[in-house]
Amino acid sequence: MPEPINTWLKKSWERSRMYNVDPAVARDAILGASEFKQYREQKEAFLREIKPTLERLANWLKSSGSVVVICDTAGYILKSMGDPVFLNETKKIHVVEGACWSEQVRGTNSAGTVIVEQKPLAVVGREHYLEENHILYCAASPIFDPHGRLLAVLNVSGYHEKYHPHILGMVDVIAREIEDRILIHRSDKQILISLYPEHKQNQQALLAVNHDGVLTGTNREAREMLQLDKSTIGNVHLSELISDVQRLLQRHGKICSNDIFALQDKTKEQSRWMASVLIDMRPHFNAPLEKRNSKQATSLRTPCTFANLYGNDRSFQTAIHLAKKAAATDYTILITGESGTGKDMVSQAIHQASLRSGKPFVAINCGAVTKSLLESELFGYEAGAFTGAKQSGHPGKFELAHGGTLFLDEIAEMPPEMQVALLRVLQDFTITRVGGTKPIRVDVRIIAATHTDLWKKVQDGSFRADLFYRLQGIHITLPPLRKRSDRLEIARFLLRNIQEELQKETLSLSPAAERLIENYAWPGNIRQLTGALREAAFLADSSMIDLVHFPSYILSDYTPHVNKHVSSLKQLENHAIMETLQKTGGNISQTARILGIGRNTLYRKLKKI
Ligand SMILES: Nc1ncnc2c1ncn2[C@@H]1O[C@H](COP(=O)(O)OP(=O)(O)OP(=O)(O)O)[C@@H](O)[C@H]1O
Repeated sequence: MPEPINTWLKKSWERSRMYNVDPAVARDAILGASEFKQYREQKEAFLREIKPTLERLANWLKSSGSVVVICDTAGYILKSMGDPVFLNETKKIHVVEGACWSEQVRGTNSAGTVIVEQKPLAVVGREHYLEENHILYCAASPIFDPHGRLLAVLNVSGYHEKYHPHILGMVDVIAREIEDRILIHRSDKQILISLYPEHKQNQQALLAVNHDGVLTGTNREAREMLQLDKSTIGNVHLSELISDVQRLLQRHGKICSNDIFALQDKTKEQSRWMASVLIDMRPHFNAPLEKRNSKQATSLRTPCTFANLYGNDRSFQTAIHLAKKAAATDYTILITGESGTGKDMVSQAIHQASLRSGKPFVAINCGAVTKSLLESELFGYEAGAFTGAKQSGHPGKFELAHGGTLFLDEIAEMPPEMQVALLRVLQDFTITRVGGTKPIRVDVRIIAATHTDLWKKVQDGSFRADLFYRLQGIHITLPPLRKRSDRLEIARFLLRNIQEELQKETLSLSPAAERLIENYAWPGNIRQLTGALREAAFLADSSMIDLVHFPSYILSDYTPHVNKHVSSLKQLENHAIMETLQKTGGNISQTARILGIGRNTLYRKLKKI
């Protein structure tokens, strides 16, 4: 066997020996069909996010003797697509979904070794530790989430004689594109900033920042360029990295701004960045802030009232009727509803309509902070309570909300110890700061919200029953968008706001776009609809928004209703068009090519669907 030359390769071979992998006999590690089905279900959301890119890539590889493979961080193949002949021939060496390709199981191979090395690399022919893998080349790149944590490995494989170093470059570029896409999709309510060094425009950092100005996600370039590590994300204000960010964070009034700002790097005196706002998804009622400070956050919020909430659907109106009645009381309120159904907005509207409206509205996401941080965030801390605590101590959200309302979002995520502490506060409305002894009385109305079935959590023992009963003084349930009868009206209402944001003429929806809005499942509810309409409005050249302007991940998930019994020729044609559009991940040129029609004809036909 040849001695590996690269350092990482050498180390990987050493590890393979250490794991007692036998080069001549492969270990058998494949999940059974039902086990794999269950296993993959947990990764479904991620696979949906990357589906359009994977399908597009697989289409290119289809007749090239190569395949694209996605492995998770344990090395299991979650998805393999591409040349069917290659896939069939390599079944015997476990290039199949559910097989484990970790180094512990199969020795040196690109997916397993990327999991350890966390960098793009290719393993070609005899560089593989297992002899049966010598027929292969594998080029793989890590896919990191916006926090810089490994999410999965993207791998392209084929027969080793077909390998060319370009393939690794291509895999790396696609993995980074997937990461950017994930960053954009997961940055709801954030402002997305693009940043590049003054004299080097071929590198583009992307930063997601929340309305407080705190960094919530980055792409790989940003982490490399700004030398950020995982712990900084979620804990650093943009102004700690770059000077004069206020200009950048001020509201631009439209989703994309062409303004480019020259900003100074705070850590390196000589470096200057060129920055621009790529997308501003901050809710329209939140003002950007210079510093992360809940006091300011409270005072600068432009309040959301019941007038901002659109709803003509019976069950939504029932919920709002209850919310208005609840506003007049001081009862604790529990709001449930899927993500994006308006829980945050309703809680603000309740506060505004209550006698507490002149006082602070303070929100905290119980699932977004660690257990130890949640305690000091809620109850505050005294000077010197822990390493890194401020000299002067710090008031918690309860104190900051004194006289007003405290919104506990994602309450189901609250750790058990904190549930006990919260229950205690709800009994006597007295808190003690971390590291302190003095009890402080607080006058706060609590509104809690969750997207999960809290009662189920009580039944499975992960949420305290006594706290559950305390919280649901009044229980408001918001319906999911797919069950609302006013979907089209909401879309038109949202479009009017988007029109203003984009400074466009009156925007309208084509009949096909209207049918999409009516029939698509909208798992992300009003938030997802808003995002999709923004993207569509942005892409539409005229004032008419059509099906093709919607994001491809929605089109590839959408099946327009076809009557299976009385299919007219037209219905069959529509079905074929939508099915092909799904298969190509919403790619118009490819769809037209497959159907054998021109792009313009396809556009024309899509308008009539
Ligand atoms: N009734 C409504 N009328 C107009 N816009 C709405 C309505 N409900 C929600 N929205 C829009 O949907 C977005 C999501 O709403 P909100 O943040 O209140 O949802 P949520 O249920 O709190 O979501 P999550 O559980 O993910 O935090 C808002 O930014 C707002 O633009």
